[in-house]
Amino acid sequence: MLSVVVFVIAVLTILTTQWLWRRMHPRCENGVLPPGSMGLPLIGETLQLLIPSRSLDLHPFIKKRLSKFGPIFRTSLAGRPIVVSADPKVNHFILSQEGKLVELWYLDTFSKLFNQEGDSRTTAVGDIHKYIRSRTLNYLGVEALKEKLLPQLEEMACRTLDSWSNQESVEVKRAFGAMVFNFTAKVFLGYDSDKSSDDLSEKFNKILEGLMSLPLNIPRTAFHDCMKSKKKITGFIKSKLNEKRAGLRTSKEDFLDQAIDDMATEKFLGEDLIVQVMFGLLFASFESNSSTLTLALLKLSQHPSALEMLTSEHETILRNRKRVKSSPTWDEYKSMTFTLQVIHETLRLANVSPGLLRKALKDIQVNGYTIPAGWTILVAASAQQLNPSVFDDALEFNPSRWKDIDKAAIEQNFMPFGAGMRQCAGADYSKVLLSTFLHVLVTKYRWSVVKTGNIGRNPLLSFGDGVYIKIAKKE
Ligand code: HEM
Repeated sequence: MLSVVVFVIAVLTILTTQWLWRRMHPRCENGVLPPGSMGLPLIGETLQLLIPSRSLDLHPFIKKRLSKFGPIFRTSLAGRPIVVSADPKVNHFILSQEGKLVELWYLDTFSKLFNQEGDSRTTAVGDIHKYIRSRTLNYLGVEALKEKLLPQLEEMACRTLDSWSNQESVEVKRAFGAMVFNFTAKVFLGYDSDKSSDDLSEKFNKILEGLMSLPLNIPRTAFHDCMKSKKKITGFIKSKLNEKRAGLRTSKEDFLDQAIDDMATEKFLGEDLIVQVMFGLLFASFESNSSTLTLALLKLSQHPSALEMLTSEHETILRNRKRVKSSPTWDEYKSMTFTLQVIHETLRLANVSPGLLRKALKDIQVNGYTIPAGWTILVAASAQQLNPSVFDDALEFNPSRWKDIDKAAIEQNFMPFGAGMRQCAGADYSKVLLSTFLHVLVTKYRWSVVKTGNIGRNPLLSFGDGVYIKIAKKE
């Protein structure tokens, strides 16, 4: 009997060792894998990625491996084999292969949050993707901005800044989050934050806190709180949808109204999908814009000469305006050259996320290596935007660098809104929102940063305990 037990234990040990060895040293049937290490069994190198950094620089996880292995390396995160690329040509190629060699992909936490399973997943290329993209552009694209959103954004900036000026200090990341959420939710759902008792933007903050956690839906975990907050928001969107479908529409001009009408012609468009899409879009607008605006304010307060140039650009616009009290026009927006440089410089440094994720649908050959089908690819755009051989003194905030920067290098290396058919549908909206906010801020207010937490990456951009400003009306 004893010999049988010993035999079974020996066989199990050999099989487990072989399994672990194969996971840690994967072989590629069809070529050579990029260099790198797969770390520990099961967890791979996840823990190293989760160690927060305390600087705007590239997260050390990526930085160290790039210097050790070169611009393409392999690793394993959250139990998945991943190839990370900071090579501009490879990255543009990967992003141009959407629906052919690659498909948009999310980490497990994101997948669960955004219901990315089954035929109605929005990561697949097809009718659902086309629909979301074109409708988002209808509501937030250039025509909508020109025709109606621009003055509304100015009004939102005026109201927000006026209320901030009555407070001792304001934590800007949360406050920007609320401002952007309330505005976007109005355009999408007809949401009126003044009439709502639920602070929905605060629920998004809870969701963010749970995003980088293990996707275990157990009470008291960050992920559980995240899913609870998602339920509240989707519950709200669903009740709005039901109200509108029951004929209680006050107007017929938001995205949700349109989606209800589209249900008659677009066969894939059911209630659950509409709710999921609205939730995803609100999320997309919430985090990126509030982080970018927060970083812009922080950097401008640390660089008085840039702030002076920005203020001068906007005061000139006011001086040239026929009716001083009128809203900014599209031509005025287009003339905000230095403002756009400030926004580009902030987006370049912000790198809200380390990169864009894709899944290889087939084996992909790049630079003499093979990325096997099924592996995840991290297009590390952040590494390109902080590359010192493209951007001198890459960590320095220097908006003027954009004046005479090499256009070709920018096309290859600057992609804060992504590239290819997944390029951000909210890019113009975000640029107009940021410009309009800065316009009102620098022409009507003074501000100073009164407290700031440790800026860093976890690996998403984070502001520690927050950035607090004190703001007052100009004389
Ligand atoms: C500073 C602000 C923003 C930044 C930096 C940003 C960045 C990005 C990036 C990098 C992508 C590409 C993702 C990928 O390829 O995996 C993307 C896609 C997208 N973004 Fe944004 N975004 C911003 C604001 C917004 C806003 C305000 C909206 C509006 C709802 C929005 C809606 C979208 C949508 C719908 C997509 C997917 C497009 C598609 O799949 O065709 N984004 N964004």
